[in-house]
Amino acid sequence: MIKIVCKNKLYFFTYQHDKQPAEGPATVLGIGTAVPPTEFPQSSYPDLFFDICNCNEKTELKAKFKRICEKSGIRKRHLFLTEEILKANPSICTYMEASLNVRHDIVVVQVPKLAHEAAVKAIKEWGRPKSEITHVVFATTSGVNMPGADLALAKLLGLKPTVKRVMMYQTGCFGGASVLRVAKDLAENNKGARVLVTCSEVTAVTYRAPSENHLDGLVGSALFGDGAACLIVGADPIPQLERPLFEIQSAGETVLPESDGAIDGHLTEAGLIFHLMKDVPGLISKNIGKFLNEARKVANSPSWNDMFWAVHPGGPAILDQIEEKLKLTSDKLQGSRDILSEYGNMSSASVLFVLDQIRHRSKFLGSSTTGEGSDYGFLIGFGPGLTLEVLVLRSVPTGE
Ligand SMILES: CC(=O)CC(=O)SCCNC(=O)CCNC(=O)[C@H](O)C(C)(C)COP(=O)(O)OP(=O)(O)OC[C@H]1O[C@@H](n2cnc3c(N)ncnc32)[C@H](O)[C@@H]1OP(=O)(O)O
Repeated sequence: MIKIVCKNKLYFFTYQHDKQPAEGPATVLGIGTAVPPTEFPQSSYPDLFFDICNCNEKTELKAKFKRICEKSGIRKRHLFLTEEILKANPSICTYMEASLNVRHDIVVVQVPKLAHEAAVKAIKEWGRPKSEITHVVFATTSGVNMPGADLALAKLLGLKPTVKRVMMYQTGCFGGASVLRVAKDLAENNKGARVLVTCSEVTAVTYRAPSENHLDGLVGSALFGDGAACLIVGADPIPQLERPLFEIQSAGETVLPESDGAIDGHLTEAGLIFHLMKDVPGLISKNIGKFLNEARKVANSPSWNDMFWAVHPGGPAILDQIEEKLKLTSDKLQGSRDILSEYGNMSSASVLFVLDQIRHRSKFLGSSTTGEGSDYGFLIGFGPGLTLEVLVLRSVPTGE
């Protein structure tokens, strides 16, 4: 019983103390992903985008956008904003027009809805009743609301009202790693906890008509896509009933030096305005090695190429420069390139899609572990700050 004195009144309530810590590390027990049904091939996207935004007279800008799309490493993306929806909401397609209400009406519904689709798949793979979910950790940069997307998801799934929720808004792309860091702490400090980890992004809040005044916005328009990923995380898996896919060995975060303003976003009446400096790939590749060097010590410092790599596919130049800087063999970032190619940059959800892809690739390749044959690997998110968030993961044997 806890006794609180507040404004000279006495309030009593019972408080259930958290249980003992778990014995082992947090593990990933299921993964599910979802994207909106409408596909947008990258090759025809420039025509569609400039058409719908009534910008066809901007021929130079369109040619530049085509060049960016061609170099994006993306084959297709999935977007909720179809031609029909955009035509019905022209303020979204008009550069800097007040449109936050319209955008929010979309994302407040669609973000938890997409998350729900992914969560159902993750729970199915986990194989346990959803009543065993004790916590929800949810990240999105697609809108804000009260109560949040975490509660909307809990209600769609029919989770217990006592489920403990953490909602992380506006983390940007590094949210995909942050949710796992928080889930690890929850799972390891609360014996028996089963955490539903979710990232869901719908680009209706960042969609921006082309403008010569916002060239980094043009890069975003070529790269960003919609998607949701959910994981079930828990420690001490129940033998025969739960099958771990990865162990989460450690989690850390840092802000890169001299990176102020490299990636930032401002929520305005015209939606969320992103800024991307051209030097983002350079800043990441220049600084990443030092931090990863420290992180890999928990795994007795294997060589870079003896590890598996789930890197947020922010753009092809970032992947190319990390690969070059750390002298990674070309297969190491294949999972990231596959996800970039098939879905674009889905912000926080991307790196979780990459982890899913790595375990599928491992099966496809007949690898001995879920980490493409490696025992240890990194999951790397980055975003506004410029913040770098890194997890060291341990794979499990596949039985191959
Ligand atoms: C949301 C989050 O929190 C986290 C995130 O993921 S944020 C997104 C992070 N991603 C990035 O920053 C993108 C990284 N960049 C890339 O991957 C590549 O540079 C790219 C796909 C954009 C272009 O490919 P490339 O091989 O570098 O081609 P390059 O010829 O240099 O650039 C193509 C055009 O884009 C322009 N461009 C590239 N980056 C730009 C930027 N940040 N701002 C404005 N213009 C840019 C170039 O000036 C060039 O224009 P011209 O063709 O007119 O000369």
